[in-house]
Amino acid sequence: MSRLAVVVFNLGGPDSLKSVKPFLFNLFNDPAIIGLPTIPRWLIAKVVSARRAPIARAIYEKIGGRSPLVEQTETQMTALKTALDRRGIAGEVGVFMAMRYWHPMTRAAVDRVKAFRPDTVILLPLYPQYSTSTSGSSLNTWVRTAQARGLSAETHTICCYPTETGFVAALADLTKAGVEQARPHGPPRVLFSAHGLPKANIEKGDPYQSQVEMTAAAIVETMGIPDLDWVVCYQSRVGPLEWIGPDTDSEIERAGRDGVPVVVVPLAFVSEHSETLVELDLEYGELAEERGVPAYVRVPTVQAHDTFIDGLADLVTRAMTAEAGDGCLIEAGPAGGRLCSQVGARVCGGEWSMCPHVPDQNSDKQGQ
Ligand SMILES: C=CC1=C(C)c2cc3[nH]c(cc4nc(cc5[nH]c(cc1n2)c(C)c5CCC(=O)O)C(CCC(=O)O)=C4C)c(C)c3C=C
Ligand SMILES: [Fe+2]
Ligand SMILES: [Fe+2]
Repeated sequence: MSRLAVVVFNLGGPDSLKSVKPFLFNLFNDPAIIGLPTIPRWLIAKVVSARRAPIARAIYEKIGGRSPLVEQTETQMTALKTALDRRGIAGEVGVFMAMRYWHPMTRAAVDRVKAFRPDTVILLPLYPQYSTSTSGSSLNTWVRTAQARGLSAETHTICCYPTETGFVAALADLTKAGVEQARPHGPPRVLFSAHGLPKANIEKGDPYQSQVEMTAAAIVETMGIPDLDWVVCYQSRVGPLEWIGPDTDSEIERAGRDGVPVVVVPLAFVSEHSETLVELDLEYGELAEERGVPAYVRVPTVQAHDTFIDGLADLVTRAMTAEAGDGCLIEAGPAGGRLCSQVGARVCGGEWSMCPHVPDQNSDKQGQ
């Protein structure tokens, strides 16, 4: 009987206030976050994590002293397992989680998957849009750790799914409800808010920003609301580098000046955590009130929304039948999806190469 292991990846988050500093150290010590040689990176990570820890602890204190990301991911895993079982995949299916910066981390996940004795492994980042700093880092770490610990099953990788039909339908559904809630306060402006990235990463060819824009355009198209006012913006700037924009906070200020209600849609996160529960709900909620925004509606993340989970199950079944030699990197779209190798990403000699820039077909559709 064949055995399929699906591994889902996310960032991870501190499970107590004590683990905030080591979590931040792991994050800043990642070469995908700070691209310096080992020793200077280690030193900078020590300094920056110590400096950031009190700020981050204050953030996590507001949500019970820990990140809810692991529990949220467990709920998604259970739903995905049910969806895959419903599809009648022959053999045993196991769903595993690998977090990048806090437990359960990659090494423990590799050992669990190895003990499961899979014939096939599907790697599924819970980041719809590919960035070297998120999916790239997780997948590289997986490939290296699996090699080091002797996990050698056939592996297929899903790089990203910025316009996957089920994912887009879930967000369109949630956003429509948000727009209806805001409408009595005036014609709403939808702020599609994604986690930001330093500009330098995009200049090196990271496709994240163009994939975020593709997601936003696909949601708007699916909603089909004529003359909808919308914009893509970026939250969570940290450090001294220049980050991509516009910033979510400046968009909230603009909405205040224009006197329009806002509907804030997190489209690069699929679960709730500090970035949504604190930054969006508390910090930006307060800013909106201060700036006289007539209504502030925050749309929930997709979590275990039926169509999202179904979309993930579709990706997994497609990845199972894709050719292993391709690296099987899937970029799924409403048109049926294509192998990501067509947009250039592949696994080269066990090392994950950067996805080159995806042609930005949708930027001219961005509304204001
Ligand atoms: C699409 C998702 C994400 C991208 C891209 C990303 C890039 C990125 N992040 C930092 C620095 C921090 N991120 C922090 C928290 C955090 N980041 C993401 C996702 C993306 N990051 C999530 C889901 C979370 C929340 C984790 C949780 O609460 O469980 C933090 C810690 C919190 C804080 O101090 O504000 C930092 C720091 C950089 C530098 C970066 C790109 C280079
Ligand atoms: Fe982050
Ligand atoms: Fe943040």
